Amino acid sequence: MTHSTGTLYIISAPSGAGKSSLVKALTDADQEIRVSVSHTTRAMRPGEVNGVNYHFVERGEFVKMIEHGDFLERAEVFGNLYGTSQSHLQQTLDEGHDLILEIDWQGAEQVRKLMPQARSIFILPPSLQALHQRLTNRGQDSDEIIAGRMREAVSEMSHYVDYDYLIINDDFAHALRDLQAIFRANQLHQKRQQQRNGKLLAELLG
Ligand SMILES: Nc1ncnc2c1ncn2[C@@H]1O[C@H](COP(=O)(O)OP(=O)(O)OP(=O)(O)O)[C@@H](O)[C@H]1O
Ligand SMILES: Nc1nc2c(ncn2[C@@H]2O[C@H](COP(=O)(O)O)[C@@H](O)[C@H]2O)c(=O)[nH]1
Repeated sequence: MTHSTGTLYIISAPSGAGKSSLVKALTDADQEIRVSVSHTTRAMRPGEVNGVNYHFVERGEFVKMIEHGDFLERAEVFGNLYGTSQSHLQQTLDEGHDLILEIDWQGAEQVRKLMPQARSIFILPPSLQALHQRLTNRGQDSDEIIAGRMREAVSEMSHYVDYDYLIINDDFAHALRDLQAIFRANQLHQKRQQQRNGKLLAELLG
């Protein structure tokens, strides 16, 4: 029997488009799918938990981690540093789990170069107005921070063309079904490959 490794997924979206909500709903329904917990220097929001939403670190600690080569990718987004630590990443994939990186387009470019087999998904809001409404309704950022994120949204969205899949998150249930379909199709493809490899091996061994 040949061993099947999991698939690495990159998911990006402008802030507030709903990627964390969609990823949470996806992983609540399929607990075999794992989500990488990033490091960040941004301040914790009310309700966030260190080690669950992010590893919250001081800038000095983040810089030391860069110097030690701890990050697979990293970027400065909205004036804060964010990065994906290498530790556990390969082990999670080798254990056969699909793994999601919720990262911005700059990080996505770095990961594509290092791991071209990664699949990438971009999530768009139905409109800029809806995006603004979602950031406001979330009630976790000041008006100034929301204005900054809206200023970056159009430039972030222009990168959707570099991704393998595009999902419009208008109706949440519909967008979740689209996301689940991408994962399901890839899991079936992986299983088929594994069966083919197993059959080939059996033929070679007589
Ligand atoms: N389809 C939808 N319709 C209406 N509201 C939505 C929809 N999807 C998500 N939301 C809401 O929009 C807000 C932003 O969603 P979420 O925090 O998941 O965005 P995000 O893309 O992860 O943002 P960030 O990058 O800032 O973390 C949340 O309050 C969420 O409940
Ligand atoms: N390149 C990376 N980008 C990341 C990472 N973790 C999160 N992000 C992106 O930052 C913004 C803002 O996130 P927020 O939680 O402060 O709202 C968002 O676009 C995320 O995708 C990371 O490890 N690397």
